[in-house]
Amino acid sequence: MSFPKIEGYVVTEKLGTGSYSTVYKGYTKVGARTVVAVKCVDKARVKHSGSAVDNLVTEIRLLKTLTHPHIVQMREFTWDDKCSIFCNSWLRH
Ligand SMILES: Nc1ncnc2c1ncn2[C@@H]1O[C@H](COP(=O)(O)OP(=O)(O)OP(=O)(O)O)[C@@H](O)[C@H]1O
Repeated sequence: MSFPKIEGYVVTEKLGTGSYSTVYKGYTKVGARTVVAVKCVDKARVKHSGSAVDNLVTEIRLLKTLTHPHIVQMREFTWDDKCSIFCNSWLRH
């Protein structure tokens, strides 16, 4: 199985899938090798549903501002031709 190449991160395993996304475990290349969950949203799947685009924008907007011990913190948001990528601290077990 091939994992996505994401600048600044090493992706090590698949954690799960959602309606429009695949979530991987990885760690930061530089510094303390912080373990993260990397959520890759498949743009092609999102494009076909108007409400899914709205939900994605809302999710990103909320994750940018939320700080709570029971909600994963978004470290980074990026995108390429195929997908939008959120990098979260890996808090869920
Ligand atoms: N921070 C995380 N730590 C560990 N596992 C995670 C994390 N985020 C997501 N996962 C895993 O990846 C799966 C898919 O994540 P996603 O956030 O897309 O799920 P969802 O919100 O349940 O899906 P949907 O997009 O359909 O609502 C989860 O069910 C979980 O198994």
